[in-house]
Amino acid sequence: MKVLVTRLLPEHTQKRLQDEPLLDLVQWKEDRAIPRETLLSLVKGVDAIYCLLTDKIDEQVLDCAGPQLKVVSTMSVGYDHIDVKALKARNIQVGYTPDCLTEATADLTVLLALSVARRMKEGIRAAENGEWSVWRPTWLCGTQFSGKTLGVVGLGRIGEAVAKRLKAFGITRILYYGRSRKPQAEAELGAEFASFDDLLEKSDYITVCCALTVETQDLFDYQAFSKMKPSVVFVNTARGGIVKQDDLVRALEDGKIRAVGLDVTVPEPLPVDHKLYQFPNCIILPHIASATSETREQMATMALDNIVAVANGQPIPFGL
Ligand SMILES: O=CC(=O)O
Repeated sequence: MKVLVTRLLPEHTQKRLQDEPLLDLVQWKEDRAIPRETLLSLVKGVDAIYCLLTDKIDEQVLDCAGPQLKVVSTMSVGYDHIDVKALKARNIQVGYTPDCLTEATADLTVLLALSVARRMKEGIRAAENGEWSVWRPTWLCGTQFSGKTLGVVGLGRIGEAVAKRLKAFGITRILYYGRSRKPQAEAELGAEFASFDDLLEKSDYITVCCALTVETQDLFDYQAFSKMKPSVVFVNTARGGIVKQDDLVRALEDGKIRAVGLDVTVPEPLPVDHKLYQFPNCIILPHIASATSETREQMATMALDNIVAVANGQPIPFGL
């Protein structure tokens, strides 16, 4: 089976990929995104595409590939870069990597929440820049979790893992908003389903853990930020497109929110001269929520398992 792999994979999976007897491999072997023109040219005649979240898989790619294409497997849990409807219409299977990155992503979400709540960026800068004069009772005071309310937008696997962790830090009330009620999470975590506005108004911490869809695109606009408590800590480790970024800048300028932690932006990478970097109460990370060696290797393996299953004429283990 002819397969296009759009990137060099983590070590063990790369070796396994090269050793797979059933695969006739075409690979962009660099540690940067495959240029669009190269993708459109290399995809011709392949049966399978192994892609990353940096590769847009749309009608044009499918047309270039040809009618023999059977499966697109992405090394990510998010699949907003794939036109799933177009693939399904052509009977092309879609594989992704759920579950394995839940813990790493939840860890980083908590790390961001803690970091911005405790003014980590300002603290590090102050220490490094010689602004640390003497211990002062009110200097660099942040806020803590004890007795506070957490609002989770998208209480899926990752949202739940975030809520569990923050409960251990002292969060006493968990609100959530999403497409559907989660009775199991309600029972296990004591989470309460809320309207979007209620969640915005009542939460001390808000974490965005939902997928980017037509419903969630630009969900957080200036109006949404204006409804939040001015003391709120806002963290997004899902997708940049869920937040209207210019509105977030305005909300920060107008003091509508206390602090922000982002692992995702639009575009990625966010240009170094972007206004968001200038706020002392805004920490930006370069989309690394799942970046532990263990998790990335596991993601790479699962995405390959999907391709190998199709090569063996079996159903894909991690499909949509
Ligand atoms: O953002 C990361 C992923 O979707 O896996």
